[in-house]
Parts: sequence; C-alpha cells; structure tokens
Amino acid sequence: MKEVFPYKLYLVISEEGCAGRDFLQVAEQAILGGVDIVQLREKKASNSKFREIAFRLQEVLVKTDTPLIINDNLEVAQHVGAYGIHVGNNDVTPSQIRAVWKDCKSIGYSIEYLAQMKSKEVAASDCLAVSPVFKTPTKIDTITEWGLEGVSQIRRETNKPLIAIGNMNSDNVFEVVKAGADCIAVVSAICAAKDPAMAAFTLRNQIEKAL
Ligand SMILES: Cc1ncc(COP(=O)(O)OP(=O)(O)O)c(N)n1
Ligand SMILES: Cc1ncsc1CCOP(=O)(O)O
Ligand SMILES: [Mg+2]
Repeated sequence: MKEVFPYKLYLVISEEGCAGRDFLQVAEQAILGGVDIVQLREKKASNSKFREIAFRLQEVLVKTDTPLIINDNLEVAQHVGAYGIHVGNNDVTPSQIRAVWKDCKSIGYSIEYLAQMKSKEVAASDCLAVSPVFKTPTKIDTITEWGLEGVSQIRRETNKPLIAIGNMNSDNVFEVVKAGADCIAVVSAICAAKDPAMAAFTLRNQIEKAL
C-alpha cells in the first residue's frame, strides 16, 4: 500500500513571505532543490484571494507531481482539489475534516502539548507536526518549544509520520531527524534564502544523511 506521507522536506509558503520575489518561482526552485511537498499558508487572505493563489500554486506543483497542502481553510482545500490540509488547535478539527472530505489524502495536525497525543484528533490525523521544535519569529503565538527531547518524547508516543517545524535550518535538521522526525518543514530557511534551490538542496542532504 502507498504510504500517505512519505515526504521529507516540506516547504510552507505564502505570497507575502517571499519578500517581493515571485512565490511561484521560489516554490519551483525549492522543488528543484529537493522539496517534496508544499503547504500554502495565507493567514490574511480572503477566501477568494486564497483560492486564486492556491490555483496558481497548484498549476506549478502538478508539473512535478508535488502535493499541495492547504493551511487551515477546508473550503479552499476542497475547492482546489488539494492533496490535504494542515490544522492546529484553533482550526476545524481533523475528525470534522475526515467526516466531510472523503478523498482527503493527508490531514496534518499540530502538536502543542503532550495531552493531545491521547486525543481522538490525533487518531483522525495522518501526520503530526512537532510545533514548534524551536522558537521562531515566523510564528509567535506558540505554546511549547519542544526541543530535541520533545521530538523524541512525541516519537515514543506514536508511529505516525512526524513533521518538525520551527526554526529548522541546515545546522539543526540532522539532529532533529536523529531525534525522531520523519520530515522537516521550513518557511524562512527557503523563502528568505538568496538561492532557494541551493537552500533546499543543503537541507535535503542533511536529512538524507540522518536517515
Ligand atoms: C507543517 C506545519 N506544522 C505546523 C503548522 C502550524 O499550524 P497551526 O498550529 O494551526 O498554526 P498556523 O500555521 O495556522 O498559524 C503548520 N501550519 N504547518
Ligand atoms: C507555521 C509554523 N508552525 C509552527 S512554527 C511555524 C513557522 C516556521 O517558520 P520558520 O521555518 O521560518 O521558523
Ligand atoms: Mg492553523
């Protein structure tokens, strides 16, 4: 059976986060470098704008068969026929998504505190994000800074694919994978890099070395 989440390097992108560069080109370059899944995270866009950006990104991703994940917005995710969705504790829940979106291939769910691990929402998810591993200016409304010990602790509690996010960079991904992460998700390490393809290539190499 095909694994639902075999991905290793996950780009989380927004149009605004690419600092004036064309976000579609950043995504294309990142994929050339080794990104194998992309999430569109538009925290401020209206539904219609979010949908429009998602369609444009989807057009680029289909060329390389790269899956598109939509952050938070179930309506947009279904409308564009995304591969899946990522949600956290303030969003529509994984079990609600499962109930209404029958052909959703991947529901990702953020783990912010340990008690979540026993919840029905974890059971309803396909993959879990250790969120954040390290504090990051990209997202400041976070609860637990998990650190390497937190990644290992969550690893011991589940066999589901674990995505590490939060200040991931080429200096720390090796040890984060060694601690138990299956996949590394990044915003700034690629979106703010001078050369997104090279940045992705370097991250991917570190991940492969640790596996
Ligand atoms: C891969 C991945 N992991 C974690 C998050 C954070 O989701 P959430 O806690 O819902 O916070 P917002 O991103 O919605 O601000 C994510 N988006 N992607
Ligand atoms: C979306 C999100 N969720 C937890 S941390 C984070 C932001 C990660 O951004 P960066 O890779 O720039 O630290
Ligand atoms: Mg969310």
